[in-house]
Amino acid sequence: MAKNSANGDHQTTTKPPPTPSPLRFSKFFQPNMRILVTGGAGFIGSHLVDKLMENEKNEVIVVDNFFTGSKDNLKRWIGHPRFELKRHDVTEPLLVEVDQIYHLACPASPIFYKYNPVKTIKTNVIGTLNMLGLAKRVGARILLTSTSEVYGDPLVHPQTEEYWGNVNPIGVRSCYDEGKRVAETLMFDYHRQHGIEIRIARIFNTYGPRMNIDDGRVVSNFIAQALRDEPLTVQAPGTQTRSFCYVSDMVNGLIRLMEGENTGPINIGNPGEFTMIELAELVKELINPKVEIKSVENTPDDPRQRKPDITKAKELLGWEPKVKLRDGLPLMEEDFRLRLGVSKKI
Ligand SMILES: NC(=O)c1ccc[n+]([C@@H]2O[C@H](COP(=O)([O-])OP(=O)(O)OC[C@H]3O[C@@H](n4cnc5c(N)ncnc54)[C@H](O)[C@@H]3O)[C@@H](O)[C@H]2O)c1
Ligand SMILES: O=c1ccn([C@@H]2O[C@H](COP(=O)(O)OP(=O)(O)O[C@H]3OC[C@@H](O)[C@H](O)[C@H]3O)[C@@H](O)[C@H]2O)c(=O)[nH]1
Repeated sequence: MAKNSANGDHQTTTKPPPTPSPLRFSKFFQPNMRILVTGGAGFIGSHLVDKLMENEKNEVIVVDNFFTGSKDNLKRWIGHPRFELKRHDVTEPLLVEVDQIYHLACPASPIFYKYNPVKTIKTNVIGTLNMLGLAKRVGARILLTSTSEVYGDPLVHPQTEEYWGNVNPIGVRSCYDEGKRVAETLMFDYHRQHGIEIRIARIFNTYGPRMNIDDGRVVSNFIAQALRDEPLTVQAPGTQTRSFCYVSDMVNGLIRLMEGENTGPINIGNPGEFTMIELAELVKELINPKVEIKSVENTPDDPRQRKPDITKAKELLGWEPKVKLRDGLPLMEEDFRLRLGVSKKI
């Protein structure tokens, strides 16, 4: 029985998990682990697929509607005997036989999740309901990639998993912030009511190669601007903080959570906290010392501070991030240079 994080024992379940298909108990035919990754054509998802495919006992199925993801992120696996890519929108039911579900399908960039807020909340609510229904039918363990946005504009800093958050229920970010909170609620309700094996990761800002170049997130924006000799656009006040986790650390954390015995929620992120001005200055120093930095307007409900308390990840998962921002940014710069066709000035 999965142990829950220390949010009180009201989260435990007395129900045994649903039994998986009899095939799993066959003595002779040891099938591979069949893993579904929803949103696997995206930034984090495609790196997760890379890592899962390293294990020859894994078969990976990716479903994605390509709203923000791209087949290009998975081109190395298309045609591989242990890999399958299916165009599917998780707001529609999905019939596949799997043993684990990594449920990542949801646009992550604020520009994209605010583009069609109704679709975003449908993806988070109906999409998660569909994936939980699938997990119940086939007896799969399911991991939800939730977010630090469930803490909203936090009044507790750094954020621990016990903090209930400070979220606007009717703002322009609510489709995502509240959508993810409902997704977490559904995960725990299925766990308590049906015994589903759940895992919840609260992901903090993650960066690295394969981020969409113009997806509007701060790290991708600053690097693309520095490479294009455009001013770095620091959104006011510029003193707001974020903590940035490199994608390989994130993927290792997600797999440890899935393979471990703890339901979560568990913060997965890098506690290294920076203001947006400090981030701009670091990008300027590392990538283009001549680039300007300018202040621009921000959007409503932008959280003023964010930093994960990762005590649980360390103690329960034996995980902590390894890649510092100063070391991760050049790896992302290299990827952006290749994709933008901008060579390094010698
Ligand atoms: N990157 C971050 O900093 C961050 C932080 C917190 C949480 N997360 C979460 O991690 C997950 C992955 O984020 P990412 O940064 O890789 O974003 P991303 O936008 O690159 O990936 C999301 C993927 O989901 C797909 N998708 C979106 N809606 C879908 C739908 N209805 N049906 C099927 N596929 C759909 C997209 O096409 C894309 O491939 C998301 O759930 C996001 O909320 C990311
Ligand atoms: O060009 C920019 C873009 C953004 N910013 C600022 O940088 C900060 C981070 O903004 P981003 O859009 O990168 O990301 P956010 O922190 O808002 O959301 C991010 O973390 C939470 C996740 O769930 C989201 O999926 C992820 O995108 C904000 O304060 C924003 O105002 C800039 O200063 N300049």
